[in-house]
Amino acid sequence: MTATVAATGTATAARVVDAVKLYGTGDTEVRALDGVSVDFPAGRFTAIMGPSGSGKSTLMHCAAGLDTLTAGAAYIGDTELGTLDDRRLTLLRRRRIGFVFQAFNLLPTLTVAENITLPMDLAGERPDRARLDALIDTVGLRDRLHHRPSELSGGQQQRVAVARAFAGGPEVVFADEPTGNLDSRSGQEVLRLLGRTVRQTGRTVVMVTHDPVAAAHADEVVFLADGRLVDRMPDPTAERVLDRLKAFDPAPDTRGTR
Ligand SMILES: Nc1ncnc2c1ncn2[C@@H]1O[C@H](COP(=O)(O)OP(=O)(O)OP(=O)(O)O)[C@@H](O)[C@H]1O
Repeated sequence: MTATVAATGTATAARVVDAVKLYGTGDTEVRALDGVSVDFPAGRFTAIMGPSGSGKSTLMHCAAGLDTLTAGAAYIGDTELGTLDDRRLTLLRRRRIGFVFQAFNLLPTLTVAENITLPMDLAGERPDRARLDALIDTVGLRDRLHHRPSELSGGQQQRVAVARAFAGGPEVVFADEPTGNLDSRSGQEVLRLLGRTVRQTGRTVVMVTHDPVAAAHADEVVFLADGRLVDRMPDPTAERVLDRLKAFDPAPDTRGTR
C-alpha cells in the first residue's frame, strides 16, 4: 500500500516525492523543482511561500496535475498522477480537485449559481443540495445567486470562485495567489473564508502566496528556495513568516504587508 500517512500521523491529501521539474534544455535549462518531497495533510490549510522564481507555482501545478514532473511522483490521495492518461487526469482534476485562481476565472454569461455548479455540470454530476446550501451560506452569497459576475465586487467574485472550488466536495483545493487581485479587506475576507471552510468541512487547501499576511491564515507554511523545500512553519504569524523570508532574500517582496 502507498504510504499516505505523514510524519504527524495525519492522512495526506496530496504530496510530491523527489519532484524534479526542468524547463528548456542545454544552456536554457531551468531546474524549477530540484528534488522536492512534501506532503499536504488532509483537513489542513497549507501555504507555499518562497522568493520569486523559487518554484511555488510549478510545485502547485505539478501537485494538481496541471503540469507533469520531469522526475519523481505526484499523488492525490493514493493515486499517482503520472500513471494516468490525459482522460483520466482530466477526470481526476474535475472530480477530486478544486481550483481558485488569482483572476477569479468566472464565466461572465452565467449567473453566480450557474458558475458555482459549472464543474459538476461539466462532469455530469448532480450537486449535493445540502452541501451546496451550506456552502452558499458560508460564502455569504445567497442574495447574489442570480447576479452575473460583472455585477459583483472583486471580493464577491472570488467568494464565488471559492464556492465553485468546494462545491463538488473535492479532496483538495489548490489556490494560486487567491488574493493577488483584491484590496486588503476583500483579501482578508477570502482568506478567512478559506480557513473557515477548511475547519467547517474538513477539506484541504493548498495556497501559493507571496504575502506573509495571507500565509498567516494557513495552519502551516512550507518554504521553497531555488526549487527545494527548505523549511516548514506550523501556526505561522505574518511577522515570523516575513522574518523567515528575509533570511532567503535581502529585499523580500512585501507588497502584501503595506
Ligand atoms: N514554462 C516555463 N518555461 C521556462 N521556465 C519556466 C516556466 N515556468 C517557470 N519557469 C521557471 O521556473 C522557475 C520557477 O518558476 P515558478 O513560476 O514556479 O516560481 P514562483 O516561485 O512561483 O515565482 P513567482 O513568485 O515569481 O510567481 C523560474 O526560474 C521560472 O522562470
